Amino acid sequence: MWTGHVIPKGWKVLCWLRYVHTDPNNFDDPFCFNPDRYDVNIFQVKWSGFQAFGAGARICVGNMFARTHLAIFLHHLSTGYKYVELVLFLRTGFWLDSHFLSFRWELVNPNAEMEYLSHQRPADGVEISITKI
Ligand code: HEM
Repeated sequence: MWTGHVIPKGWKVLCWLRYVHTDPNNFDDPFCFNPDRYDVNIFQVKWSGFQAFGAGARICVGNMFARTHLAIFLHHLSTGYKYVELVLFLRTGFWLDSHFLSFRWELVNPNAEMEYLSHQRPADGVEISITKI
């Protein structure tokens, strides 16, 4: 028995994580694309309301690794982009010449439709355009 529902012996119970992330009990405007909603420093989101990496003893072991990589990626995407130009001089060998360039990016479709299966995301795949500053 769980919250009034009888669960027959032997049945398997699966948690529908997408619903956890669109539950109005967890978020004020759950169908709005707002990644900041998961920032505990801003919205004090309940841990149970964020299950992208699962929870408990079997929580994703790579979750901090993945978050760190995403944070680094987003930092470089939003503040600049470094590329390494490989210059080949046939007679004298290879030179590695690195430059820092700044780019600006913006959403191609800021009002894109949202998809909700299997996860909440803009339907256009978050298409962005990048222009050199
Ligand atoms: C955005 C990236 C990622 C997402 C959304 C994600 C999500 C998940 C989820 C939902 C689970 C199941 C947790 C549960 O059963 O409660 C899981 C398990 C797992 N993840 Fe990830 N993951 C990500 C990246 C990674 C990375 C980068 C690694 C390794 C470097 C990794 C390694 C694992 C492993 C080994 C498990 C199984 C843990 C266990 O069963 O004890 N994941 N992940």
